[in-house]
Amino acid sequence: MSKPILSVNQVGKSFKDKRIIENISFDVHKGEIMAILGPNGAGKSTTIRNIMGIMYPDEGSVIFHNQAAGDIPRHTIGYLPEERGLYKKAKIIDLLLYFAELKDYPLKKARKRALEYLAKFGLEGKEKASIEELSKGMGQKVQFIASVIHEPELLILDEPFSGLDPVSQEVFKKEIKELAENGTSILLSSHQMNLVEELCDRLFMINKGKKVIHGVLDDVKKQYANFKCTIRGENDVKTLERISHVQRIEQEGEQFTIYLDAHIKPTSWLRQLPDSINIEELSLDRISLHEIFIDIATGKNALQEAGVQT
Ligand SMILES: Nc1ncnc2c1ncn2[C@@H]1O[C@H](COP(=O)(O)OP(=O)(O)OP(=O)(O)O)[C@@H](O)[C@H]1O
Repeated sequence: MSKPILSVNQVGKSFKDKRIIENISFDVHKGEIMAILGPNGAGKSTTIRNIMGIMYPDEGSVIFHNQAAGDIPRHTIGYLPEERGLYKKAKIIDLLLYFAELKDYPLKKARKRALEYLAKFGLEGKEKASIEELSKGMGQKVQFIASVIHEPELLILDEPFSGLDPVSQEVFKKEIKELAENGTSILLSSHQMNLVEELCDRLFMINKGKKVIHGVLDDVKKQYANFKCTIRGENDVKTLERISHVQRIEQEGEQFTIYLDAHIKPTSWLRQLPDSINIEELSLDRISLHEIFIDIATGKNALQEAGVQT
């Protein structure tokens, strides 16, 4: 893999006596989408704020190319913060040009890009409208444009999908994908696991300020548990528990979701199901990132139970 654009090395941060993040390390490479995930209060925004130099780590370092955080050239980074806020009375185009100017980006090019982006995001002809005339989702689109107007090398998006309707989420998803394909490195924090799953190349999952999972999306899914089998029918859970290569079972009435051990082939597993099992319906699915996330966030931590190295 190429040399990383961004390296976060063993970063730690406390507020007063409270440890918020601890020993956080990951890289972001050119043109990749790296997701930073975790439940509310896990420390995602704190990690991002340490990268952005909004606050400084107590331990560890943030290196952009070969430069330390204090010297990071801000005009090569785009940032969509979690707290949205644009000056409500300003005209959209003036705001976007102002952001471009802050980043020393040529204004003529910025105007062209701003109009192209507004059209792409369904805001054609709105350039002279003020922010207060826009809906929340439209305002978010303008803020997204503000974060990319200057063609940043690294784009940091903190919860870009929150508050967006499904159509707008798709528009953002497509744009984020295109940016990465054109070489922009993206660090994405989001709770929308389905979107993260479709978008990210690698992920870093954090819980209570510490790393829980880090790696390539497919590897993470393979490591965690490949498949789950859902069986509907009148069964005694004890009978199901006796089947080999069962990591755990969740029951909801007559529906049993059986999580298979990592590395077990689903065809081999199905073949050894006892005849005594009552099956009205059966489905086999790959475990989703959403389920991995919920397990970790609710402290079930089947990763450790399964003895998986993270
Ligand atoms: N300035 C601050 N002073 C004290 N505590 C803080 C400060 N900023 C964040 N925290 C605490 O740090 C922890 C992590 O917060 P952070 O905003 O990084 O979480 P997050 O993973 O981004 O959560 P969310 O998904 O809810 O946005 C929380 O317990 C929060 O209360």
